[in-house]
Amino acid sequence: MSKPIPLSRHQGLDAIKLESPDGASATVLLHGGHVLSWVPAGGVEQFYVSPDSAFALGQPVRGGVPVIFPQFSARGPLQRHGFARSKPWQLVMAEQGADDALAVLRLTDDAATRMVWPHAFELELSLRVSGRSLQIELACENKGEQAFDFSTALHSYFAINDLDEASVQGLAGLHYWDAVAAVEKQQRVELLLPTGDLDRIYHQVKEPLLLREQGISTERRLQIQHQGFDDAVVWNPGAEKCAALADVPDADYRKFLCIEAATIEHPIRLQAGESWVGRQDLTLL
Ligand SMILES: O=P(O)(O)OC[C@H]1O[C@H](O)[C@H](O)[C@@H](O)[C@@H]1O
Repeated sequence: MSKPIPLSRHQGLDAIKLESPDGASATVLLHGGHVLSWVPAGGVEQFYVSPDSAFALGQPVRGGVPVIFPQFSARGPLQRHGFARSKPWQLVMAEQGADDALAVLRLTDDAATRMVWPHAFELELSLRVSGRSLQIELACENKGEQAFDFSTALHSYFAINDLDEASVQGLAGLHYWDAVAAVEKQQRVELLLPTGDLDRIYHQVKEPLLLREQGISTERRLQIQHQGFDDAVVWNPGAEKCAALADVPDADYRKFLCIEAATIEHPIRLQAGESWVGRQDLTLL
C-alpha cells in the first residue's frame, strides 16, 4: 500500500521529505528540483549543504545536488550552469511504498526560459530512496519542432569528514579535461587523492566510482554509478577559490567533494519528440 507524502517546508521553501519504511530518507526542494539531503538506513547525512547558502527563489542552493541544465559552467551564453537549478519545479507525485519512497518533479519551458533558450522541453527528475541507496534519474524530452543540444549534470556535493581522508577509485586510465591547468590529461593511478583546487571532467566514465573515506573515526565506501551520462566531474575549490565563494565558509572546502554525473564534452542532441534519460545511483556499502 502506498501513502502520498504531503508537501512540507525546508528553510522557508516548499520541500518533499521522502521517508522509506526502512528508515532511509531524502529531501528535495521544488526550488531547482534540488536534492538537499540523503540519509541511508542506519547511516548519516551523505550530502554537504553550505551553512551560508541562500535559500531564495531565483538563486541556486550551495550543496546537495543542483540540476545543471541546459549548459554546464560558463560553456555557453547562458547563466552559469544554466537555469534549471534556479527555477521552481512542479511536484508530479510523492509517495511512500512498502520498501521505498519516491518522488517525481517536472520542469517545462516558460516565457523566461524561451527568452534565453528558445526551445520547448520537459525535464523530469525522479528520486527513489530505499535502504542504503538513492537513485536520481533525470529525463529530458524535446517537446518542440526543432532539434536542440544540451549539457547537463547532477552536481552532487558529498559531505566528507576531511579532504585528507577522502579518495576516489575507478578513474584509472580515463582521459580528463583539467580545468585548472586548462589541459587534457590521462589519469594514470587508480586512487585519486583529492587536494584543494581540483576541477576535472573525466570522459567516458563507464564503471562505478567509489568515494572512500578513511580516518581515525571514519570508514566509508560510497558507490557512485552513472547511466546515460558520459562524463564525471570531480571538483573541490581548495582554500583560495573557496574563500572567494560568498556562500561557503572559508574552511569548508575540506568538508565536501563534488562528484558529478555529467554530459559535457559531447552535448546531447534531441530531435523533435526525442527523449534522453540519465541516472546516478548512490549506494552506501
Ligand atoms: O559556483 P558554481 O556556479 O555553482 O560552480 C561550481 C563548480 O561547478 C563545477 O564543478 C565546475 O567544474 C567548477 O568549475 C565550478 O566552480
